[in-house]
Amino acid sequence: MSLTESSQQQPGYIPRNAIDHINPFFFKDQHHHPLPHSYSRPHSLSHSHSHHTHSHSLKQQPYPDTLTPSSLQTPVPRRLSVVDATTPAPAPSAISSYSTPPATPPLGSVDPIAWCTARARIPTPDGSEYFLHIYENSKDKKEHMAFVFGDAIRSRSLDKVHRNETELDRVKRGAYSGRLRNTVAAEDGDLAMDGRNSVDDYTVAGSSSPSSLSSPITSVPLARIHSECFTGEIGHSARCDCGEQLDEAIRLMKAEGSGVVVYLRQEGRGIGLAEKLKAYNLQDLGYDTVMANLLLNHGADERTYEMAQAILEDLGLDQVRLLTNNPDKIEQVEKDSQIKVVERVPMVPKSWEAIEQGRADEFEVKEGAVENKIVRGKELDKYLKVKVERMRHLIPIPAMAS
Ligand SMILES: Nc1nc2c(ncn2[C@@H]2O[C@H](COP(=O)(O)OP(=O)(O)OP(=O)(O)O)[C@@H](O)[C@H]2O)c(=O)[nH]1
Repeated sequence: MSLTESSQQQPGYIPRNAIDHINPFFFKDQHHHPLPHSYSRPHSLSHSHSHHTHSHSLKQQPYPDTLTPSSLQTPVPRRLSVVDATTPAPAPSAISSYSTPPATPPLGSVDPIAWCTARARIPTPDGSEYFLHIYENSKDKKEHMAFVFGDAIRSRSLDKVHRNETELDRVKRGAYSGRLRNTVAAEDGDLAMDGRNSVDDYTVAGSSSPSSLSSPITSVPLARIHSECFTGEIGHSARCDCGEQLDEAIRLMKAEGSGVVVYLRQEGRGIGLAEKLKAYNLQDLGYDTVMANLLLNHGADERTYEMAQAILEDLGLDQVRLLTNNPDKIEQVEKDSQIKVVERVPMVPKSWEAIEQGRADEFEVKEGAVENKIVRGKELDKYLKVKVERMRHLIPIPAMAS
């Protein structure tokens, strides 16, 4: 049985990008919905799975009053960023190798590639360290990232030697293995920037065989594909456990001495921070996370994972142990790719884990408080329950939280 099969038939499950199933303003088939008989739905209002017709048709057609529950606001038109059927699909990229940084990124490529532009060591307070990798890509202008733990996992595109670059150029990009030594002359403050004083301490990618810089990957590494959440990671929000999850993934990878967090800039399940804040206002009115997205004319989850595929491929990982509760993420990462999720490693919310283990009373984080990114509270419980009940997330709901 696949890792995701067990959750397919869950009652109340909402498919990703679902709009038809819940949103009272979109009807796939009028015979199955309570449309008033007097209202003959114009073709332009009918919903198609392709999402192609919304942006224009909705602007032109006012909603009949009978379709608008008095408690809801008039929905805004679907964002124009949604692909329009009249726009020709971009031609496939001519670039065949992801390890060749193109001079001008072919934005909009259907099969995106990603290449690492810089990497640097990030020491952490407990004395461990990881290498942060910054990626550019052929699909968007966002800086997606990878936190890489251990020396065995290397970026092929980073290690590739660029034409006319010097050893120092490669050191600046982070295309070395080992550790850089401080070569600044202490007495006069001059930078010894030619690298000659420090060749004993690192090896620069200088051959056409960058894999020679890394030790072989001996076991299937942990991977976390994490979507940006400003509020949960930076803003101390107790509405979600995103910060806690990021910390836990990093903790586990430090403990194993190996792993990758692919950090995707798809805030708010892909709808962006401003739209997520609007969704929070709707949640404060009582709508759940899925319904709030739908009422803003977004999909329940607008994230995509081709960028994660491209980054994992660049890092030479075709097998991972994925830290997730989300079966959709597993399906999307494996889809049309060589990448295989050989194991799903659950991410049990700390507060729910404490309840399950009978430690809830010892769990000293105050209601709604965040401490070391451990979150607890009614708002979090509600958010997590919706993920389980409507988005197929594979975590048991503890009795106390139900
Ligand atoms: N639209 C919306 N996005 C949210 C909300 N809460 C968190 N997010 C975003 O959801 C993303 C994290 O997704 P989650 O559903 O928590 O987790 P997941 O990545 O699908 O699944 P796991 O791998 O199990 O963590 C981040 O981009 C957050 O910004 C919310 O209430 N509304």
